[in-house]
Amino acid sequence: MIGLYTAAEVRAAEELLLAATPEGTLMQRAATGLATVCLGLLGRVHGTRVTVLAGAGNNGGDALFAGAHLARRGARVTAVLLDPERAHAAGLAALRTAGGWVTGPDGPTGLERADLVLDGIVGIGGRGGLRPPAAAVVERAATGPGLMVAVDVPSGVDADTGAVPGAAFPAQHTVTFGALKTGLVVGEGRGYAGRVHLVDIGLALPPAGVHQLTDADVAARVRPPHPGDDKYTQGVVGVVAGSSTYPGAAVLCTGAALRARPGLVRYAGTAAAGVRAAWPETIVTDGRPSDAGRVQAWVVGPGMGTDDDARSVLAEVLATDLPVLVDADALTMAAQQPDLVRRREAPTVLTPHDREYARFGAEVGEDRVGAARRLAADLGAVVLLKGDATVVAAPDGAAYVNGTGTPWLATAGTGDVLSGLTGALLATGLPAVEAAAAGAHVHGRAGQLAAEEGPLIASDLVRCLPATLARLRRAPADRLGDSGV
Ligand SMILES: NC(=O)C1=CN([C@@H]2O[C@H](COP(=O)(O)OP(=O)(O)OC[C@H]3O[C@@H](n4cnc5c(N)ncnc54)[C@H](OP(=O)(O)O)[C@@H]3O)[C@@H](O)[C@H]2O)[C@@H](O)CC1
Ligand SMILES: Nc1ncnc2c1ncn2[C@@H]1O[C@H](COP(=O)(O)OP(=O)(O)O)[C@@H](O)[C@H]1O
Ligand SMILES: [K+]
Repeated sequence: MIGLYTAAEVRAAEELLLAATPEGTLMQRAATGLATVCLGLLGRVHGTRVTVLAGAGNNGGDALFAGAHLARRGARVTAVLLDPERAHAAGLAALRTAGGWVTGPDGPTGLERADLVLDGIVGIGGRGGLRPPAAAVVERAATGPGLMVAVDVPSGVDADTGAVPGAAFPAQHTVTFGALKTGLVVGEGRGYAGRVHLVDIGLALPPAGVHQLTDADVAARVRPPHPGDDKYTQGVVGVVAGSSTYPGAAVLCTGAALRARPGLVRYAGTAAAGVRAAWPETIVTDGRPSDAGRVQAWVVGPGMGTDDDARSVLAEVLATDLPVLVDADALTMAAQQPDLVRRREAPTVLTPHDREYARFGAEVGEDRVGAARRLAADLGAVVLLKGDATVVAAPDGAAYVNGTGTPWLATAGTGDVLSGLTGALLATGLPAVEAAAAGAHVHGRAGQLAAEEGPLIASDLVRCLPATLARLRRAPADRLGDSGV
């Protein structure tokens, strides 16, 4: 698992190390790592043009020292100081000694001809939206030809939450120091960070409160059957979804459960005929969940409607002592009766997108991990908050940010696939928060695989699930998520 950290956690770890190392050591490690990544990105260095945007803090210091490294290798480096009086003195001296030029935002910045732009305006010390002079220079950099490389955090992105309250540096690469900051992989920040490179500066970090799963983590949780398994021991999933008028959600959800875990899937609901026709492997009833037979976990909600019958079916499922995944229409109904969820003792997983989340009484806002944690704590349930980087949070605050996926997943029915898939993982006995995080990861990978063949539809995801799981099991242990990390 990859740990994701806040600025305060990084600073605390830095303080310990700063006290134990000669002055400037950490910044030298950071700047050397940064320059090494830049050298790799540039390929040929001699004669290339580099513009360093330097703010007045240590982030600017990192960028100036890295600029000095590049200048010593023959790059033509111009440092643009946003606050010349307060620029990092040692970094500036190093840059000058290495032959770099120095100017202000209104001087000859070289941005219009740069091969590479280093953003050292502000790092984990940033507060609020970028101030106007910084925003203006970022805008000019973005319209120029240079490769955009952010130092530690793209300026204007909140390192903790990924919030972008104003202008921000749209990086193609972010070179971050000591630990991955959560804001680089979640919310709007994810879109500004580009590919993330982690430079080890020797920090001893505490256990992280937020994680990202790797392929290997997920493969370890989604095990193939053992020789002693039978169809019941792999986990039996119950699906309550769809309706006679709208069987599609039921077919997708049931198909995903089947393809994720070929043990046994039971279906209960008024789309029984459609499900039977699409998936003859399913044991189907058009009666109530209690007529379906024993299951180890329920998925309830996609396309089931919100009428009185649906309400009573939801209440019946939530009254069981089994893990339940609540999605779509069932979320709408649960938001009106949250105590149905609160009073459960068995695990519950809620899978809202932003509009469904808002039905529980508050908007998601810019801090997606915080939002998922708040609802999870309020309801005593695992919350899987869907988005381009899906967030999963448990009532105790444990959280995951998903690193896989593709915008091609923004198409009708993919959520139904996610709920069937995740319900199947829940039925295998995985802790609910891990089932949810693993479900989001597999769903994203299936989307990526399906998208290789062009625009995907939700049925393609179902079709791709077996190959996705097979690929995950083959993945090398250190293959990371696709947030570029
Ligand atoms: N500690 C270490 O050993 C190591 C730290 N390292 C590096 O230090 C970085 C943290 O450095 P830091 O603490 O100096 O803060 P930093 O990110 O430079 O920001 C402060 C400056 O930004 C300004 N500013 C703030 N908000 C702004 C806004 N919205 N818009 C515009 N400007 C804004 C603020 O202005 P002020 O409020 O002072 O007027 C001040 O000038 C960290 O990210 C990493 O790169 C590495 O070298 C590893 C070792
Ligand atoms: N821009 C995006 N990038 C990546 N994944 C996305 C994006 N938009 C949506 N998704 C994913 O697609 C799925 C959509 O689910 P949902 O909104 O419930 O759709 P539906 O109700 O049509 O099934 C979620 O898993 C979500 O994380
Ligand atoms: K920066």
